[in-house]
Amino acid sequence: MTAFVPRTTFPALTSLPRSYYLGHHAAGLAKMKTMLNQIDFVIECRDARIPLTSRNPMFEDLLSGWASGGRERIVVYTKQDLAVEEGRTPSKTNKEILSLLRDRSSARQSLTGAHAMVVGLPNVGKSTLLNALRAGGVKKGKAAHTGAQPGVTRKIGTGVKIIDSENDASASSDVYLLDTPGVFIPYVPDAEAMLKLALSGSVKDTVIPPFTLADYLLFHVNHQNPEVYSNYHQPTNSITDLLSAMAHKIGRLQKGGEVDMDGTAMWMIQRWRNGHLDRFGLDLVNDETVAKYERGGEDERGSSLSQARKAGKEAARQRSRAKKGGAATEG
Ligand SMILES: Nc1nc2c(ncn2[C@@H]2O[C@H](COP(=O)(O)OP(=O)(O)OP(=O)(O)O)[C@@H](O)[C@H]2O)c(=O)[nH]1
Repeated sequence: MTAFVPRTTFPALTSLPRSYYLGHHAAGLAKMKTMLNQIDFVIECRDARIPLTSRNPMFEDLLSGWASGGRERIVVYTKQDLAVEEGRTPSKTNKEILSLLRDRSSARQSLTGAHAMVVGLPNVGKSTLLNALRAGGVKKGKAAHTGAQPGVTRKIGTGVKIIDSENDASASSDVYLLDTPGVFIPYVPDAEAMLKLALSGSVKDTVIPPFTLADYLLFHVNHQNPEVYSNYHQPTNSITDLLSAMAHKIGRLQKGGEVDMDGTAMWMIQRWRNGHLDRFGLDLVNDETVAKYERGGEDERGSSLSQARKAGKEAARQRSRAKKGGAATEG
């Protein structure tokens, strides 16, 4: 038997959508901008499975020049448990975040307490982090809704207390944390980056065909360990063959016995998202890729900014059309 050889490249998908920038993303970002002067700490969440791709150039723009005079930007990599252990981007633990906030805010001595804001892509885990910091800091239950699809938090709420100086001997200032809606990258120049973002859950699952996403997942799984799907099929580069085998095994068949390809593809994707189909990241992180990413950052920021402006104008046009009697649609 010849040894299995995984595909070395994934086919270029020129017709793939490159954006998922919605009205509430633009509105959320605009509101964050107006609030920044009252904010002392920004906790920027990135996804540990895509530490490079989940960096949003819009936050670079939002925060440029902001972090001075004691203000601090803290980058946190979420979903660590779903990323492969070796090569994982180191991140602060919740305990370390709380301790940093406690120390820095106590040093500031503000009478009204310190104010932090959590930002990041849709579905990256902002509300989950807020709940965890609140549980760790003031031992209180959930304050923010979380969910498996992007867009659960649509508006900036009011701050929740995560450090209470009255009940915390090592804190001399209260700290409040503000949840914000996830903001997508207005324009993703690289089609493969769009696949990574969609696979990680930042894009609604209706935007990119699940079959394409499952194929991209298979491409990665085959580089990690094709044995993880040995219950269904021998190592293969054919997503059609693998999904057919899975569908027969789990009973995802339509009337007449035809395979429900999209349903099975979604099932496979969810298994990976829940950590049941191996745990690994999608970004190759080394000195070279980091340097390349930094070099590309400026271009990406430029195209995202112009795309965001276009989206802003279009949203304004839709609002004015709606006012004149037409119906506005989002998306
Ligand atoms: N395995 C794992 N799942 C997580 C982690 N953090 C968040 N999640 C899950 O990811 C999904 C999204 O989490 P949320 O906290 O709602 O994400 P969000 O960034 O607030 O999402 P938006 O409201 O879209 O902006 C939920 O299903 C969470 O349970 C984590 O560290 N590990």
